[in-house]
Amino acid sequence: MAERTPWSLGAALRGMFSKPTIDESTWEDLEEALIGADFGPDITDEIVERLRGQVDEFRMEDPRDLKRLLRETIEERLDRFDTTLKLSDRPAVTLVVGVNGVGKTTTIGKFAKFLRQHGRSVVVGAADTFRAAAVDQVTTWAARADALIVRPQQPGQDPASVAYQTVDAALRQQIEMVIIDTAGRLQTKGGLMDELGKIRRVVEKLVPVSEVLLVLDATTGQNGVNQAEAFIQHAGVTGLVVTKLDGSAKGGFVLAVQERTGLPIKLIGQGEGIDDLAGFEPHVYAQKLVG
Ligand SMILES: Nc1nc2c(ncn2[C@@H]2O[C@H](COP(=O)(O)OP(=O)(O)OP(=O)(O)O)[C@@H](O)[C@H]2O)c(=O)[nH]1
Repeated sequence: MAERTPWSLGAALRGMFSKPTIDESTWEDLEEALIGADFGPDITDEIVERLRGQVDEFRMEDPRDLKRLLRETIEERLDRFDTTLKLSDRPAVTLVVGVNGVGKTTTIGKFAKFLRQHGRSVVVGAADTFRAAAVDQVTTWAARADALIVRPQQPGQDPASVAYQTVDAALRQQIEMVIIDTAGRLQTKGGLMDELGKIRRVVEKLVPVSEVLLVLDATTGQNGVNQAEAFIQHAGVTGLVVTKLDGSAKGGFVLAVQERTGLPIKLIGQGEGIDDLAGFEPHVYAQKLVG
């Protein structure tokens, strides 16, 4: 897995753990590694301060003990959020939202496959009717995932009506999971949020919406969160999907984004392939991050 985890702190921490004992430079190295990994200044300060306190209190000298403490601290902070997907409704409707290019369509394909592999029937609604190419892309991904697709009946059809038809098809055919693609354009924030609000209202005439997943690109790190602020404030987001971790050295982004938004990470994307999606497990993540 090493080649799949460029976000691991392994390389950044190597110097620090090669020294026989903890000294002042250890703290500088740790701070630099955490900032470099996009934990952000506040979390970095808090972690360094806490670990310093523990090292003093327990008179630790071995950097390997510090590594263990670092892993435990990160895991404990990641664990404060409930990262499980809530998909017990039938059908369980998931709206996928986010700005352009973050990996929404790819995530929908991977998520559909993930659910299919767990034996669930899946229908995808191509409600990003703004771009014809978007409908074709999501259709291709649905086919790869062995999921059904509901496409607009004419170009530019109201996204809410596509969403409605998708949920209606799921009810009639007893399909367990509905995943709805939405447009990511941000030119008119008000318009976008109105559109998402309408999709939700229309779907909820039939069944509740189980999850609203906001997709964020790890390579843009915390800057990307600013772009997504409108979704966080207005779209009723229930969880985050962090994509492109495979191309990112910003493993700390995952903790920073959970704490900054107050929203749990529910899935992580680590590649362009259909199987490159995983549920988010704090213990596993902290282990891979710190080593
Ligand atoms: N390396 C890597 N690339 C990814 C991942 N997820 C998506 N991508 C790539 O990111 C690019 C954009 O992905 P899309 O799924 O089209 O993004 P989108 O948000 O649907 O984009 P729009 O439809 O334009 O809004 C594509 O080249 C994907 O292959 C990932 O986890 N890792």
